[in-house]
Amino acid sequence: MIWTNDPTRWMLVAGMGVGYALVCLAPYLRTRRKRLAAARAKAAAAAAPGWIIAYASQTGNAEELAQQTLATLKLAGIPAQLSELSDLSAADLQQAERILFLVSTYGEGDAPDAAAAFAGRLMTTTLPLPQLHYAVLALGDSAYVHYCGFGRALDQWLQAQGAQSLFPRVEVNRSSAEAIAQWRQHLSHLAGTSDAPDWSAPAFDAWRLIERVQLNAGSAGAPIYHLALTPEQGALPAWQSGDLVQIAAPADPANARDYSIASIPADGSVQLLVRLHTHEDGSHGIASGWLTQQAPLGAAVQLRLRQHKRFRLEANAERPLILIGNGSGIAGLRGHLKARAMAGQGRNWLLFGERNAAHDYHYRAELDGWQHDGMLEKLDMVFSRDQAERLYVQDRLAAQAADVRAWIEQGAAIYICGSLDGMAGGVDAALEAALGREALDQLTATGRYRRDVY
Ligand SMILES: Cc1cc2nc3c(=O)[nH]c(=O)nc-3n(C[C@H](O)[C@H](O)[C@H](O)COP(=O)(O)O)c2cc1C
Repeated sequence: MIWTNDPTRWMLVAGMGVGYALVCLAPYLRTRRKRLAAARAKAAAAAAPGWIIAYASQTGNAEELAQQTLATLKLAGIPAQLSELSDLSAADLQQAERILFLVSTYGEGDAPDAAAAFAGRLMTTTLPLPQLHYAVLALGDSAYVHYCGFGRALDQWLQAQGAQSLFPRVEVNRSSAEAIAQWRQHLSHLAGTSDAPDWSAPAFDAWRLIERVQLNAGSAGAPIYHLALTPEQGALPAWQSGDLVQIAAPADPANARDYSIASIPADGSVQLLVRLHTHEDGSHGIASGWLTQQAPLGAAVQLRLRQHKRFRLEANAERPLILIGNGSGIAGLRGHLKARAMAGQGRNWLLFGERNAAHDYHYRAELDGWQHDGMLEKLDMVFSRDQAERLYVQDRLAAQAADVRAWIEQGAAIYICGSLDGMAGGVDAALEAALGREALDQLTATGRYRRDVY
């Protein structure tokens, strides 16, 4: 070993040591700096008021997209919370800085039932919202006159309150994948991520068409068919009476159509009523034409079940039921009657309208059977063209106002399924005349007045 007392050499060795330590330390310091910056950003994000993702959904589409929106924001480290639109108060809106609204449209451009209170309570008032930044995803179907009516009304109202939109409203026509991708892109941009996870497209399964019968041969109305379908693979999935299916026709897979389910799982198949739609030029509707005319028995049908919570029996399962509808609306009501017969609940009153008894008395044998077995306490079939004067369900309802009041006093719930045009409005007016608007609003608020009208 060579030993030295030369201070210059000592300085050199010490300098090399410090240099070496610095070289080792630099990456550590860099990592530490980054870690501290990340912790500071996280703390800032946690301290910042979180984003609210508010949804209003009837059959779950907007809710599903709201959940995917939440997952995307969380992945980007943005604090966010999900809320049903109706759970937001005026104070929530005034305190929030960022809200993403995902809302669908029902009825005649109306809010989904669960958000009716929000629309009535808040959107009719003036509420300054200068601090609020928002965006709207409006779900709808362009086949309706009031396309995305509620989403548009909400957007206009927010603007009128001084809220600032983060980006223009995105409208989703029948679950259009393109529009959903656009919303995702806006979100990624806002969240500063380019790696937002792919949102799963709605999953359809292959089902098989096993039965098709025209129910109204010779009718003055358009042909209506009873269809039965079973899954191509695996067991029949569960659903409840009141639920819907979506079907994607091969010629138009991006625009799935909704149909009310007319059966219960105990029937062993999903049963639907499909009315053949014919355009003015004589061509058939893409989905109804395919399902009723072109698809051969045994054809594969892309189908998915949709929960329709607002039209299920739920807490009304123990109550007497007044079921009112017309035309293909018998589908949703038949589902409920089957569930009631299965549960041995006979306090059911069906009021149903069609054109002629000779051709349009859908499921007559079944209805007769239920009456006979005590599962259908009261049956009012109203055939509009069987007498000189045109008569509709709302007329029969008006004539039985005393019975309506008595049933409601006994705790009955009301379910409406069928046409929006003519029927739903007329029935609502007859119910209002019998019960009063306040009582009817109260029934709506407590889930005892439920509608599936189209
Ligand atoms: C009975 C019924 C009525 C509807 N009314 C409208 C309407 O007036 N305007 C519209 O744009 N879409 C309308 N739609 C389409 C829905 O808004 C669309 O299916 C949406 O994707 C549903 O989203 P949700 O599952 O979140 O409720 C209606 C759908 C049904 C089943």
